[in-house]
Amino acid sequence: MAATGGAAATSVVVLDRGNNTTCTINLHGATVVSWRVNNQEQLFVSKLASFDGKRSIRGGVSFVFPQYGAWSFGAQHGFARITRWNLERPPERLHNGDVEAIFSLMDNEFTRSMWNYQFRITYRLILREKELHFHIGVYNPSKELSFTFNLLLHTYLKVPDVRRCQITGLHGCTFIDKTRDGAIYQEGREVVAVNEWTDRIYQHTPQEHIVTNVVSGRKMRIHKYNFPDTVIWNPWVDKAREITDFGDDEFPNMLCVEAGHVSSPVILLPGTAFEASQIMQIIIEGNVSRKTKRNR
Ligand SMILES: O=P(O)(O)OC[C@H]1O[C@H](O)[C@H](O)[C@@H](O)[C@@H]1O
Repeated sequence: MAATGGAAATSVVVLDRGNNTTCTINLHGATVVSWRVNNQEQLFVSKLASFDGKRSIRGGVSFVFPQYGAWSFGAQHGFARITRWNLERPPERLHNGDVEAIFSLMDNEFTRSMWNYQFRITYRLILREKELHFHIGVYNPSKELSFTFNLLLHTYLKVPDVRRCQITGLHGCTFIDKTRDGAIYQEGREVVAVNEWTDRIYQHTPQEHIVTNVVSGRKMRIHKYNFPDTVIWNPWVDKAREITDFGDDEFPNMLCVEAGHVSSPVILLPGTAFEASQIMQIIIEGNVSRKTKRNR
């Protein structure tokens, strides 16, 4: 069930649930580079993405830690997405048919060169029939030192046309607009559509968002726990041109909806842990209507 490549830079782990339902994780950044449900890819990865084991992989779900955004001590969005993770527990089939694997990252010379703290992260992924679960634990093993951090699951949804997607759950939320020098506004729209360069940190968002018109015109439910913020990002025409590992024509086919703890830091006291999770679920409306018909 687990496949690991030869070269360090290309090691991948595959969770295989049968029925062409798989999830592929590249140990470089523990980046989820593919989630296929009945052979249908749900995540966007750029055709120009680099898999050289150095820079971050453009697409899928990348793990942003301990910094979101520009960082004076290291690379943008921190080191977790450019560090090789350990496969803590290889893929294992659970009694209900789901498949689980656990990844981990601890401080090492590389991480301490930028951020001199001890830490341990466990990242548990569970592949269900129509769902992908992400469970994160960050532990501070120090006896004296606290640390602060940001955490974000940088999730690129694959979509046929971003202009046709709508995102629920943002109405009334304040947001930091990174396209307008960080000005703060309040969202007045019932559902949010993306029709231009968009880079917003929505704050205190509810636990659930529904995104419409993802692959096959379906809806995707994103359920999050302990992630108070939701970042919505699409580079659109001009910014897409500036990103070297992103095709100029790819922006209509992706939408980033990113659950995170970014507009305020997490403060982790010695000997304590922080937990957060995300569940992505494909909503099959046919099932609902079949049930409704039966009940009539
Ligand atoms: O190019 P990257 O470092 O992967 O960042 C891609 C994007 O990530 C997030 O969505 C940020 O809000 C954006 O400001 C940033 O441009």
